[in-house]
Amino acid sequence: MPDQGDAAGRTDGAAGADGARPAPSAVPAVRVEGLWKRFGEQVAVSGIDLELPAGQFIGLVGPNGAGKTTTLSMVTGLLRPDMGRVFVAGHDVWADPAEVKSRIGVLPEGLRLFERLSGRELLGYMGRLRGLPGEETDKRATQLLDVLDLAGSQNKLVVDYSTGMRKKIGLAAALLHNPEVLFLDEPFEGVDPVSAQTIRGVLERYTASGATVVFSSHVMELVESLCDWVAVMAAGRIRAAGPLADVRGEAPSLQAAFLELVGARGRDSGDSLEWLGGGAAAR
Ligand SMILES: Nc1ncnc2c1ncn2[C@@H]1O[C@H](COP(=O)(O)OP(=O)(O)OP(=O)(O)O)[C@@H](O)[C@H]1O
Repeated sequence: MPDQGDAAGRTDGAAGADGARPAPSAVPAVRVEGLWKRFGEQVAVSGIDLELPAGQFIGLVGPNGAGKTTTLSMVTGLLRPDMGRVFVAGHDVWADPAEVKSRIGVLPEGLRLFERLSGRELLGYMGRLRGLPGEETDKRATQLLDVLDLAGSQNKLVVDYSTGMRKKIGLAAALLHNPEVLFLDEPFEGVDPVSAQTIRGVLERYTASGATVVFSSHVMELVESLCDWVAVMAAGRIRAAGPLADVRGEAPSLQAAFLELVGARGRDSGDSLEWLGGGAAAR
């Protein structure tokens, strides 16, 4: 299949003079066709098709082992699919990886960082890797460190950062080149509420400029409060995908709709944990 066109048409920079959100691009941020991944006997991703619209805050949700990380890894060029194709902003990820990688930012699960660099040095290094002029990198790094409340720790080695600080410096590194699409695997895991609020503010500002955020999470309340668009995965398949209100349907909350979709409603331990209770008599 030919490339689907050029960049996702994001007006680089902020919203228009009237403050309105830029019109989303007609080219989807992500298009996945017949994507498969198997690890030995385990089918992790079972031939999924998915189209994620540009300019939206998109949540990818699913129970443990649903295939979210595997899918995001294949979409971002970190893991080769067994079958299927992925397009990001109209470009084939596996046929044209350099083009795609210049347009995306990724905060992967189990983020590996250059531990012996300070936060500031890490951003300087990422800026050079991304081909940004030194002055521009410095300017952006200063602003990101400031907004993410890392300015006071910018000269500390990354190895000495806490979990939440690592997420934040990883996010800064993923945003430095102002990507069109940002992929975040569990960005709020291990992050305190104050830092979560900070990250949230940065991401909201970023999507308001027409960019796309795709993030995976288990925290339904968070997805419900942040996302315009949701895809629900279970057992390697997409169970539902669409605008948040459509996926929620008649259910009172996204959590309720999710439990219904993944078939987990009312699951309890039955008689199997009869010994559990903390009472001395049961010991
Ligand atoms: N490298 C691997 N080798 C073997 N099996 C794998 C590997 N990576 C993932 N799997 C399996 O593939 C399935 C999907 O895993 P994946 O990590 O994509 O799920 P997930 O939805 O991200 O789960 P979680 O929410 O728990 O992080 C699981 O059954 C997992 O055990």
